[in-house]
Amino acid sequence: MERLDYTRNYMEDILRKSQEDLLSANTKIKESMANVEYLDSSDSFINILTNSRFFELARTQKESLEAVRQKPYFARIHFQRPEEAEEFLYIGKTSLIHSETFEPIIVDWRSPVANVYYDGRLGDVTYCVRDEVYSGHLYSKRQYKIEDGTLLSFQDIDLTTNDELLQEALSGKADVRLTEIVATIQAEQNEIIRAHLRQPILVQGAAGSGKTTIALHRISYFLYTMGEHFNPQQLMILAPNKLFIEYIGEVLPELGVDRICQTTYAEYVQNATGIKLKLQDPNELLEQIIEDNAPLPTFNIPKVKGSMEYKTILDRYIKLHERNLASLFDEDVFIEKYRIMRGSHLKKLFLEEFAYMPIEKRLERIKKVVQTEVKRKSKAVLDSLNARYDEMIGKALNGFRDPEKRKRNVTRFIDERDERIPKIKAEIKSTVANYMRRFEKVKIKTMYRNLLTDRVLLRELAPEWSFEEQEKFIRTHAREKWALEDLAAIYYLHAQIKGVKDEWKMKVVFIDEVQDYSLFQLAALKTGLETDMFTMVGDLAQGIHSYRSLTEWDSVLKLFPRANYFTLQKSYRTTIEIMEVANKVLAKMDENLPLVEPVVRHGNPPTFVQNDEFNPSKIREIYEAIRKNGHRSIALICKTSDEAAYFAETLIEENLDVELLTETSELGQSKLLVLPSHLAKGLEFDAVIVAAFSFPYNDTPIDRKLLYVALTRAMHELYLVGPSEETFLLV
Ligand SMILES: Nc1ncnc2c1ncn2[C@@H]1O[C@H](COP(=O)(O)OP(=O)(O)OP(=O)(O)O)[C@@H](O)[C@H]1O
Repeated sequence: MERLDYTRNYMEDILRKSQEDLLSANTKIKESMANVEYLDSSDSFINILTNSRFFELARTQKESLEAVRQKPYFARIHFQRPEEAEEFLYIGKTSLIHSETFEPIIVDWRSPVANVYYDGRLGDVTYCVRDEVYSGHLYSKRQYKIEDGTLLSFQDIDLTTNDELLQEALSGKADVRLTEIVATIQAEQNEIIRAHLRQPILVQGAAGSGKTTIALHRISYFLYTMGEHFNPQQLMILAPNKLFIEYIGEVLPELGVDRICQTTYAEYVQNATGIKLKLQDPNELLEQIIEDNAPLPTFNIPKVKGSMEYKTILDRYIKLHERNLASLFDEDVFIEKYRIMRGSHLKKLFLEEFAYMPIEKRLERIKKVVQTEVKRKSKAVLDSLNARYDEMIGKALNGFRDPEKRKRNVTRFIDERDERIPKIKAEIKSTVANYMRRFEKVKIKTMYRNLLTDRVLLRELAPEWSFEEQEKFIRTHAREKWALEDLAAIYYLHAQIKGVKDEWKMKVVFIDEVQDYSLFQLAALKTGLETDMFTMVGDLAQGIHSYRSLTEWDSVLKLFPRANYFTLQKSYRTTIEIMEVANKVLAKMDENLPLVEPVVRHGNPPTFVQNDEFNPSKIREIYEAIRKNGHRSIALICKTSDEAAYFAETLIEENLDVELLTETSELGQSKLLVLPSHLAKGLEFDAVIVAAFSFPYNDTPIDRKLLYVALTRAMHELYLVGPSEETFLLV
């Protein structure tokens, strides 16, 4: 308690001081502003800059301290570095150093030494600072429970004690959004958060193992460690949909991170290419597949368009375009009859020296080369012509006795010169433009549309496809239907032909639910961004879009040869009882994934409620019972959007406070949320009711996954409502 008081008092002092600093910086800025108007002095301008920087710094420090003033730290380590005195380090969400003694009052959880707290062991330990290994001895780890500035309890932990703080965190109620977990990060999660930052990582993690949470903590850790080299705007999180972005929205600021680009693949591609497309809802296709319940065709277009074979076809297309452009270099660059550059030289630049650049960037560079050469050589041309005319005029002046003849000749040369030189000068001005005009810029959308609609072109580019396959491919795009799987192709063509603009050239990418991506989507992104710094987390067991997306990780690891691969088997979300049911479904899947181990936490066994048809008053009864147990975030998850819409409508008639969730909904807590399983992916709720009537879950790959997703959304309570247990693949 003493330590807490000491820390809090010091923080209050600092906060008071920074408030004063802020006020004074603000006053100074105002004064300088006033001076600028009167004096226009650069001194005032510099004053503004200095003060506003100071203002920014003071404000950031103030904000981060204010955010933690009620809970400055959550743990303490008793630590000793070799040849140094033992010390107690208090770990919190921000760091605070005594301004006079330089004593670390709070150590940031992301700092190198804090790693020993998460790493699991007591005794001799090591930690890394910028790739250098340091050692020390860890005597003890202590966790604190502090609320509203008061110390409630503390506990020393080692490997054998049960992590009470974790237990408590897990038994808490689901806020409708994700929260930070800095106090209870587990060793296997810590390893991923702090895994080599300059290398890609791929995580196969069970449902509820903390993949999303870890990805977000890794961003925070990344910016803390590499912030000097990276602007947060160069980081991008790719999420499956808008609802998910809203769901994770508040964690990043809590973790001290903001201004980072959070988007979906579709939105990113459209922004980065400037091509707006009316996209078919990708879930429509999923729903159709679920409803049809028929096996997928072998030449399945979404899968084809997500494959690396499709990339090969596009590569041929780009090569064809490149060849067509290259043939235009057959002409040389002339000014009048003077050859300035050989086309063959430019062609070599285009096809070889500049081959590492996107095609239109190469042309821009070549234009510059031609410009420089025209500038240089045109002067020589004019100088030599002028000299020749001077010589000819001189000769004419001296060469003829007859004054008439002399006059005629001199005039002829002068006239010729006066006509020819300005013409050449005019030509010089337009030489570059005239030469470059032949290289027309392409419209990527048009170019790609040609591939989708032009049979002759397709036969040339995809000779390995049978006639029927080619026809099917062309038929799919009838009536300008753009699909999600066209985006990778468009982005890839854009990247290879025009190049991605700097503002969209993210340096670091975090992808959640990566199993829903196709290999080509990832490959296109990697090519366009020219980086492999990807953090990818996903779960094959939840791959409900596998008709068009990844079904294994080997190909991803081949695409990212430098990647470190991790697996997470423990689930922190669900109780043992709920996980048992979900594991039954997992065991039926073809992927051969190991069963999920729940962290030891018990709850009520899931309840099966037999109803022959959807009975809204039964749902009300269950809903009210759940609320009585103190749970607030409650979802009714269905297999399809149609059924969700029907249930929601029926429940509204029953006067139940219901919200039918769509991609653009805002997450509220006070209503019963009704949503289809594919939209629930990534989210979690205190309690879940899975209901299925018109659309029972069949024993097919896709249905097993949809059901597994639905079951694993529940933290504490699970109800299954339907005609029989078979509806939920439980017998
Ligand atoms: N170390 C931890 N301490 C406390 N809570 C944790 C920890 N790890 C995970 N959790 C909690 O477990 C839940 C699941 O985490 P998260 O949603 O990140 O998992 P996920 O692997 O992305 O799940 P899914 O694949 O099902 O979407 C969250 O409520 C998260 O706060």
